[in-house]
Amino acid sequence: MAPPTDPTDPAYAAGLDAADPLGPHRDLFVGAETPLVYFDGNSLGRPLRVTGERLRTFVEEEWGGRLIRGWDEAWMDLPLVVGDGIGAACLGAAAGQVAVGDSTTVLLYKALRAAVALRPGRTEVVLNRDDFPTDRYVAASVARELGLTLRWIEVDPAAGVSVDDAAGVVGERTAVVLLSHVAYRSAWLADAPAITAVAHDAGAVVLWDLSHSVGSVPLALDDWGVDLAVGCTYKYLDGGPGAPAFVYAAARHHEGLDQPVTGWMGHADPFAMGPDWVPAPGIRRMVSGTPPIVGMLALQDMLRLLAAVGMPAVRQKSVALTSYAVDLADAWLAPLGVALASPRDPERRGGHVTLSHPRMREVVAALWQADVLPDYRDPGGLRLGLSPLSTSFTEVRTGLAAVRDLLA
Ligand SMILES: Cc1ncc(COP(=O)(O)O)c(C=O)c1O
Ligand SMILES: Nc1c(O)cccc1C(=O)C[C@H](N)C(=O)O
Repeated sequence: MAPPTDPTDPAYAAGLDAADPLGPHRDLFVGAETPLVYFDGNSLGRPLRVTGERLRTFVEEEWGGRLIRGWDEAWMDLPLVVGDGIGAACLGAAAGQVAVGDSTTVLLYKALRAAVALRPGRTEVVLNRDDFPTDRYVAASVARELGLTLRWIEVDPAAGVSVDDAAGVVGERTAVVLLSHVAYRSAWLADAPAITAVAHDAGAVVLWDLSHSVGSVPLALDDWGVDLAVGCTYKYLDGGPGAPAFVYAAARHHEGLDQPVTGWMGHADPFAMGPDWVPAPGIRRMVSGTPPIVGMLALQDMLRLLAAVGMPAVRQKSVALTSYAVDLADAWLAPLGVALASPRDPERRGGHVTLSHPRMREVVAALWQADVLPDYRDPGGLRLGLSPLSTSFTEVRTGLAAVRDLLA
């Protein structure tokens, strides 16, 4: 029998699942066996089953058994060890350039201050009016503190910052270009290497927010010449609610890296308890206080899985999932007045898809009642976050059929 060609046919989704080399990984995640449809992996990823055992062993053996000795034996180095793991598995970053700790918001503040300090005398920070609120709010307070001007790039909310948009505002006064690699609303995938080059040509540095790309889109920060970057670990890295963020700073900047939260854990010799702050060598100076060890446990399981699968395969699955969601939206939802608020070109699209309709707020509320969990983002956007290793094509079809039924 010929394989089904209609994307709305359940057999079509089943065929995609059967042919998917990453399909079996879904069973590694807690909850994969339930009928719940999860479209929020770009906000809070599912836990891996092995993480339960890791947490139990940690309490009984490491925390309970080693007690304070744990700091010397392993925990002091964990922000950099896990940072190297993120760098190798996901960022294209050589060792010694990534540290884990704090929230994304706090690391963004520290990284932005450090970035501005790399360009003394320059007075502007360039950013996107439509970027995630925390980025805009932090930039506004850094601007207030340092007397800088924010230079906004205005974009179509269904798209994002193009290379030309960036080139149009970056200039000789620009200290830092702060942008999201994948836009939280539209999923627009910025051309990071080209925009980084635009910033560098103008003598500025770049600070990328990788929250929606890390673990979903392959990154090559070293090759792209990126200066600084931050990102979340509770989305596609499945680190769990409130898992700490990471910061990347290129080794060439370490010597003069001047971040403002100069805590004892970023000191060259924390237990000397000396009178003044002396920065630790390398990326360690970005650490401020006691590292959140428990918060880094789940993340390590996902990093191991991502390293084994490889980011190119993850991206391939991600593109297949988002493309399938777009096909179903075209077939079922466009006739009901739903518009695609994400790029149609998969080359310019990250790991989620946003579909807009004036009634989406109530539709999303009803979906949650039915155990279909996307999220809602103004204006009128239903956001499908399709975590590549834990989402199936059948799940995408089931969820979008529910959207169709609610709108019809
Ligand atoms: C682009 C982006 N930056 C930052 C954050 C979050 O920062 P925090 O972890 O500090 O809440 C998010 C999501 O919450 C985000 O989507
Ligand atoms: N960090 C979140 C939280 O603490 C509660 C609810 C949602 C979130 C999110 O991650 C939101 C997400 N960054 C977004 O892109 O909308």
